[in-house]
Amino acid sequence: MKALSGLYLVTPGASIPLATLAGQVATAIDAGARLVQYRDKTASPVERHRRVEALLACCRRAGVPLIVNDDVELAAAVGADGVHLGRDDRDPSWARARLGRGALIGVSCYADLARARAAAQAGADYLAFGSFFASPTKPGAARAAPALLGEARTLRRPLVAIGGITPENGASLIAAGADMLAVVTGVFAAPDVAAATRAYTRLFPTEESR
Ligand SMILES: Cc1ncc(COP(=O)(O)OP(=O)(O)O)c(N)n1
Ligand SMILES: Cc1ncsc1CCOP(=O)(O)O
Ligand SMILES: [Mg+2]
Repeated sequence: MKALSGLYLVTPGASIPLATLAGQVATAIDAGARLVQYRDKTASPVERHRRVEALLACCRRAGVPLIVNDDVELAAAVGADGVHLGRDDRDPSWARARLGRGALIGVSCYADLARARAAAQAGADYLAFGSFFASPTKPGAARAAPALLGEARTLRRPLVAIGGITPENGASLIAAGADMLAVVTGVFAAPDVAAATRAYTRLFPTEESR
C-alpha cells in the first residue's frame, strides 16, 4: 500500500443518489485523492452493502484503498481495504483479528493523546484527530488544537486531521504535522469536485520537495 499522505475523502450521507456519489468519488480520485472512507449513518444495511460495493469497484479501478466507517462486518463482507473506528465502535485489536494483517485500520483519537497511544499499541495504522474547525457534517464534534498533531508525531503513525477543513485552513494542519486531511463538505459540496480536490492536493509537499 502507498504511503498514507494526501487528501482523504470521507463520503457524505445517503441522500445523494449512488450514481452521483460514485461519480464524485471517481472525479476526486482522478484529481488526486489518496484514500476513501465510506461513512453512512442513515442507509439500510442492504443499501449500505450496495453502496460500498459500488464505491469499492470504483476505488479498485483507480488503485485507491476504500475503508468502511464503523462497521467491521460490512468491511469483511465486501472485502474492503479496512475500517475506521471511533469510541462507539469495535476496538482495533478485535478488528485486526477479524480483518487480518493486511487491513488498514484507522482510529479516531479526538483530542486525546492517551487514546492515540493506546490505539497505536493496539495496531492502528493511522491516528485521526479532530475536529479542528467547525464541521458542517458533525457540528457537535469536540474540538482539537493543531499543536496536538506535533505532540502525536512521537507515536510514529501517520496522522489524519478532520473537521471543517478547507483549502484555506488545511495548510496550517499539514504544517502542524498532519499527513492526511480528511474532508467531506469541502469536496462533496463543491460546485466543481475536481477543482476542489486539486485545491487540497496542492497543499501537500510533492515527493521531490519532501
Ligand atoms: C478519518 C476520520 N476521522 C474521524 C472520524 C470520526 O469517527 P467517529 O468518532 O467514530 O465518528 P463517526 O464518523 O462514526 O460519526 C472518521 N469517521 N474518520
Ligand atoms: C466524521 C467527523 N468527525 C469529526 S469531524 C467529522 C466530519 C468532517 O466533515 P467536514 O469535512 O464536512 O467537516
Ligand atoms: Mg464511528
